[in-house]
Amino acid sequence: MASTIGEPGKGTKSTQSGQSGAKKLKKTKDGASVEDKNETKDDEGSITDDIRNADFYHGLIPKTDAEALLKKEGDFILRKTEHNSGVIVLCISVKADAEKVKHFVINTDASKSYFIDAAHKETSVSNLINFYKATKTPLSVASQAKLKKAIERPPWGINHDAIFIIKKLGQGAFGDVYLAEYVSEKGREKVAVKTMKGEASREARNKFLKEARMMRKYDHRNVVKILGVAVHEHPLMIVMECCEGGAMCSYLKKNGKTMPMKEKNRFVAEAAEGLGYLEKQQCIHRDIAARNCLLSGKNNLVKISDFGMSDDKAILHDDTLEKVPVKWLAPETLQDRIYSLKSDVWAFGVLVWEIYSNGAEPYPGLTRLQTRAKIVLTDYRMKMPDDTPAEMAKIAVQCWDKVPEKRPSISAILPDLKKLVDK
Ligand SMILES: Nc1ncnc2c1ncn2[C@@H]1O[C@H](COP(=O)(O)OP(=O)(O)OP(=O)(O)O)[C@@H](O)[C@H]1O
Repeated sequence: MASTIGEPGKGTKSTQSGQSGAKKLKKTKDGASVEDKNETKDDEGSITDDIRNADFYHGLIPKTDAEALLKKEGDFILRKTEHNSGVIVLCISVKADAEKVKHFVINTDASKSYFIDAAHKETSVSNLINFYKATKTPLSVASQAKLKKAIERPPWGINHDAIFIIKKLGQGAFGDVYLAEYVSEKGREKVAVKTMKGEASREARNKFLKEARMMRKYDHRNVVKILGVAVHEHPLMIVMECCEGGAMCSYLKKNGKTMPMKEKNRFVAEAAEGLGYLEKQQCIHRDIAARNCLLSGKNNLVKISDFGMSDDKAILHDDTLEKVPVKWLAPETLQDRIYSLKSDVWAFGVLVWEIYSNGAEPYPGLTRLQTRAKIVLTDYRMKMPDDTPAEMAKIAVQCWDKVPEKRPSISAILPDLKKLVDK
């Protein structure tokens, strides 16, 4: 019997897929490397070069991304996934009919034969796929799924070989972030690479790659652009445009006191341009803050980054007890964990405060718990620094209206912000 994901075939062993022996990430001059020593789940093995280099082999892309690629009946890809047992296995995802995508584990036995249904075994994974494609044999009787067209990796599928690490830039929630060189048909370019540690759970992996999925939808000069993901081996990578100026909050801490007011106004306006664009796309960012605005180019163009928490639902109720950035949260989020475009508007108000406070921590002197209590119970609001332009202070206060619907949209305040910059 063929085994689909979630129902392993009895008495068989699934193919454990792995890296090639060759190290794909070069150690750099200064010794930086993202080589993963904690790879417990993958082994050296069954991914032979014919498969690794095959256009239809998509590595560890999540089910959601796989399903989005399979449009017509018979479209299929080969990918890696985590089996119920926690082992990484190879599987074929195929559009079985107009509605459903089915996922079939490729099993192997002691004599290194590969099979989906024990009735037909082949000596390699590519032979197995060729057999099903050429003979149009269904992968299982129940699904009647047939392999017709192999779907190539999308343009955002990047090979690890094309990434050359230069140095560490920072620390992300899932792993380190590096400056790297990305070599593609277009030439060489400096990029930032967010990595994920190899021992991560399926849930963490999906979360990590969800950020990439969200970022792929956006294209705006004030939003950090994604170039692609590298998911063939560990560490998983999100490759994005590099903002050499680093995080805005660090820049403000260092230069805020001597920065011309005009530049601070520009930071506000550019962040609003990016956020206004996201608002139009119905994207709730959920983590707007100076630490998540990066600076790019010699003019320090502001770009919104870190889509790790973002979502494109109109209103989101999130009950998870994850670390939340309390000092940037709106009252309705603190109280009822409700996120919306309007809770981003609140956070934008806090960002405006950060900009004119030279990157200081919001609600100075208050703990997270005290901040929460003061906002929710006493409607406490921060005072803007004295030298904040009056129009900016007014906008920040509007963003902190207790009632989400009464807060302005970013698009509504954008013209006023731009006028201030042009003054
Ligand atoms: N595109 C980029 N260009 C330059 N530096 C970057 C880029 N992306 C991230 N960094 C650097 O890496 C750091 C960590 O990135 P980021 O905050 O996006 O990671 P994260 O996984 O979302 O972590 P957290 O959720 O804890 O903020 C940033 O503060 C910044 O210094």
